[in-house]
Amino acid sequence: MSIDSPGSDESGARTAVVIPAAGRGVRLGPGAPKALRELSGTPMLVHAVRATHRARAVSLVVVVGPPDGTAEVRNLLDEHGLQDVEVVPGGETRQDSVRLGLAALPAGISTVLVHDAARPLVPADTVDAVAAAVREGAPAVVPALPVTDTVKEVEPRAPDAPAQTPEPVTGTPDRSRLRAVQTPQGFARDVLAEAHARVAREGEGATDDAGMCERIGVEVVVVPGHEEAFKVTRPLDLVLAEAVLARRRVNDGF
Ligand SMILES: Nc1ccn([C@@H]2O[C@H](COP(=O)(O)OP(=O)(O)OP(=O)(O)O)[C@@H](O)[C@H]2O)c(=O)n1
Ligand SMILES: C[C@](O)(CO)[C@H](O)COP(=O)(O)O
Repeated sequence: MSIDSPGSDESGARTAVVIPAAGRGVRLGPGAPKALRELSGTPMLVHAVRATHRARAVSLVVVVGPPDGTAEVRNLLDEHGLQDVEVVPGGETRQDSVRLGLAALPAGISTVLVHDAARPLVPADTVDAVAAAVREGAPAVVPALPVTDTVKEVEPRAPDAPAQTPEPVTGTPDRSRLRAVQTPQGFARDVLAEAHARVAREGEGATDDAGMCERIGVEVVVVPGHEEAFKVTRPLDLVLAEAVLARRRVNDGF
């Protein structure tokens, strides 16, 4: 999103990023909403917006803030020189928040990337690679990495059972066929809008936007993700994020 890169292809089609940032961050522990917590003195959301601004493909950014905190998010973005970013209120679930962000997009946007505020350190090249894959014709594109742990399927313990209650294993999926998916996930705008509309009307939700496209029969493809696009979910992830930022400062010569 720079002067020499208007974020549109030869046909003038433009790419927008919707950044869901309305989550509480319960797994991170008590404190401000997750997107507003700081990494190296800067709110996570600001890192995430800057990461998408650095991408050449992006021409518009819409942040979906906590329903009771959009004024705070607006002020925060203004303070960090991000006046060009639009802010809309989010919903109860991530899926609701993305749907509300999509509804705020203007005409003329043909490609939509959905990027978690909770993945603040995604490299711009990953954002551009996802956008390029959509512009080249894939209706739904997901960055992902191979899983490094062996994964078991289990019969989950009851929600009210003690945490140490053993869970019977029911299977071990072939790890070579598994991928851990990240964001930004990229879509042809009409495809994502239809998936959100239909899944809201007809079905159970999904934990990611590509999952909603799968539910309506859209072909989804995976492209390489990036280690630094990890999601800040639990307290240890904050330690990793600070370490990545420190390494970047060293590499950038600060
Ligand atoms: N109602 C919600 C819930 C989540 N999100 C966003 O979706 C992304 C992925 O969610 P996650 O990292 O799981 O965040 P939280 O929901 O905040 O985490 P937790 O489940 O620990 O509360 C985050 O950028 C989060 O802000 C959102 O916009 N609206
Ligand atoms: C969209 C996502 O980040 C892809 O990995 C993930 O599904 C979000 O899930 P969460 O339960 O909201 O963390």
